[in-house]
Order: sequence, then C-alpha cells, then structure tokens
Amino acid sequence: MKKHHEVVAAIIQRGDEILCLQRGASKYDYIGYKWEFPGGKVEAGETQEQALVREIKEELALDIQVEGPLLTVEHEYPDFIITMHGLHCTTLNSELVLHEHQAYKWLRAEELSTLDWAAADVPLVEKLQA
Ligand SMILES: Nc1nc2c([nH]c(=O)n2[C@@H]2O[C@H](COP(=O)(O)OP(=O)(O)OP(=O)(O)O)[C@@H](O)[C@H]2O)c(=O)[nH]1
Repeated sequence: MKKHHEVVAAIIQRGDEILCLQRGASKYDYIGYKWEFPGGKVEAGETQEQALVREIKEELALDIQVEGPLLTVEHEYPDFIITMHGLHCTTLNSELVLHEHQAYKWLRAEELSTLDWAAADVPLVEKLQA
C-alpha cells in the first residue's frame, strides 16, 4: 500500500505577490525541480499551523502568521499519496534564506501558471487565479 502523508503548504502573500519555491533534484523525477509552496509534512502531535510555522522557519528562516485555509487537495503520486492543506499566510519579516530549495520567485496570481508546478499544486494555483 502507498504511504499517505499529511502536508501543509503556505500561500505566503506580500502585497499582491505570492512566494513560489523550486525544489532541487529528487529521487522521484515527477517532483524534482518542480515549483511548490513552502511547507512540509505534519508531524505527530502538531497542528497544521504549528507544522507550517516550523517548516517555514526551517526552510526559509521566515516568521509567518497563518491567516486561514485556501484549499485541501488529495493527490496520488506514483509512489505515495498526500493530503495537502494550503493555508493563506502573511510574513512578519521579508528577508528569506533558501535552506532547502534552489530558487524562489514572488509572483502575482496571474503569473503563477508560468511555472512548472508539482501536480498536487495545480488545484491550489487554479483557485488562486479564480
Ligand atoms: N512543501 C510542499 N510539499 C509539496 C507541495 N506539493 C507537493 O506535491 N508536495 C509534496 O509533499 C511532500 C512534502 O514533503 P517535504 O519533503 O516537503 O516535507 P518534509 O521536509 O517534512 O519531509 P522530509 O523530512 O521527508 O524531507 C513531498 O513529497 C512534496 O513533493 C507543496 O506545494 N509544498
């Protein structure tokens, strides 16, 4: 049976721009170099909000405030399944450091579709553009 992960993803808004991150190489080629929203797996005993604040601090050295839900997506990849909660966030500081990703962009909602998104993110991008 495929592993199932609960994932949180931050839609971080700064003015009218949203933070997009590019992953590096991955053992799964369908994820490597894809664009995604910052975040990661919820660990045992954590709330979605706690997991997201922790992940964004680890990945970007950024302090965020979680504002509320955008959309939850369930997506089956060839090797695992994720339930991903996309949450609207704002930043408390704007200087970020890339600890785990290879690139970032701040884009307006209408520009998001210029990137090659991880498949699970497509519904989030569509909702942001609706
Ligand atoms: N953070 C994040 N993960 C996403 C997004 N879309 C998407 O398919 N994922 C997938 O969800 C999973 C999240 O795991 P992760 O690797 O970022 O999280 P983590 O740091 O807790 O995991 P690790 O410690 O195993 O590396 C990955 O398989 C990732 O490819 C997204 O927009 N943001």
